[in-house]
This record gives sequence, structure tokens and C-alpha cells, in this order.
Amino acid sequence: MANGSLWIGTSWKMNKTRDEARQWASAMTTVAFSERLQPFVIPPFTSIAPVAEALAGSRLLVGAQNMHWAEAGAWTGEISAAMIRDCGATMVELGHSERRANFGETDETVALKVATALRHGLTPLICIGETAAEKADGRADEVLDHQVRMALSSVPADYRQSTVLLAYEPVWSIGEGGTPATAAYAGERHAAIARVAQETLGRPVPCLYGGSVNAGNCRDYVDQPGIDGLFIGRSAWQADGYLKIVGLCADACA
Ligand SMILES: O=C(CO)COP(=O)(O)O
Repeated sequence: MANGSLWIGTSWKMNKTRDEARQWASAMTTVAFSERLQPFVIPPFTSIAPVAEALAGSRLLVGAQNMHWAEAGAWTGEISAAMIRDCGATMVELGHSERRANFGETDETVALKVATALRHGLTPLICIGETAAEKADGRADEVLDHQVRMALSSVPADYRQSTVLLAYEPVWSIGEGGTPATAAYAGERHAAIARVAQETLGRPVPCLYGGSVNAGNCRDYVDQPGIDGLFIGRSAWQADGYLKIVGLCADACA
């Protein structure tokens, strides 16, 4: 369990029209979130502005699922940090395994994006995780070590105290056909990640767990000492699913 805030958030991935997004957001506006929780939602680009508008005044933070590292220019199809800020987001997810596997995201591009995000006042949520093959080879901690060092060593000197978040999402645990990590396995990896993060940035960096989180297993994760929150996909795409997990995590903190 986290000493500070317990971050509980969802990425919708490539789901929801603006109407559907507004409906989800409007179900949040009357919720009294526990002070111990920091809720957040990461819609697709097209829904960031309507969701941010609907959630103005609520405790939910809004993020983007990706961004480019450049300030502006000839990068057809890309979105800049300034554009994301302009739509009302204050967080940005970087390096999700689906982007690494399908869109050529690398530790190098994630590092560039982390620096740009911080300079624009966006909180980076940096996703890391080993594949099934890397796990089978006994290389999980080695892979995580490299991913964490690459991402955090790019934090500009003036931003070393800014909020930076990690999300440990083992690739084999994510999405349809994914197997949730056991809480004990996740807890061991979180302990290893925390050591590398402390070494690289000189201070603790909160790390969330993601990968097939649901109402049945969320408490097991947040009861682990090094798990500072949850990053949820499918189980939080419906407002009531998200709020159920939020309620269970609030109980765990009480
Ligand atoms: O990728 C995830 C969050 O970024 C997790 O997705 P699922 O919870 O659907 O496995």
C-alpha cells in the first residue's frame, strides 16, 4: 500500500465516442472520492476536451494516451504536449506495451517524451513491463531495470522533484487472454523497480500495477507494500466498474 496517494485510473485505449465519454464522466461528478485516492482517466485524444470539461471541479485528473516529443512541426498524425495541455489534460501515458509492440515505441522515444512532458507541466505515467518470453528466460528484472533507467535518466535537472509515475504492466497480463500477475509476483517486481527508480532519480517514484485488474483482485494488489495504485483497462471502461474498484480501494485504505 502507498504511503502517499493511491492512484486509481483507467485508460480507455481506442474506445468511446465523445457522447459515451461524457456519459462516463458525468457519472463521476457527484462521487465523493476518498482523500487517500488520486483518481484519473485517460481517454482517447478526441474525448480529452469534453471529459476535462465535464470533470472540471472534480478530483479526477485527465490524461492523454501518447504524445510526440517535438514542440511542433511536420509530424503528420501526431499530437504535441501543448495541444494536450490545451485540451485540459495534466497527465500523459507514455510507453504502453501496445505502443511498443505495434507502433515502434522504444525506450529512446519514451525518454524523449518524458523530458518534453515535464517541460510542459504534464505528469508522465511511464509504462514498463516484461514480455512472456523475457519472464520465461528469468530476465524480468533486467528488462525492467533498463526501461526504468532509460525513462528516468531523461528527467531534466530542473524537474527532478516533479511528479513522475511508473506503471508496471507485465505484457502477458494485459487485455483479452492476459493472465493477471499474482500479487506476490507483482510485489517482487515493484520492489525491484523501486530500487532502480530511487537509484536513478534519487527519490522514491510511485509505481502503479496494471494488467487484468478487476474488482476481484484489486485489493490484493493495493495490499502489497510497493504498489502505489492501479492502472485499469477493461474493468473500468464502464463507470460502475471503475467506481466499484475505487470503493474497494478506499476501503483498503480506511
Ligand atoms: O493495459 C492496461 C492499462 O493500460 C490494462 O488493460 P486490462 O486491464 O484490460 O488488462
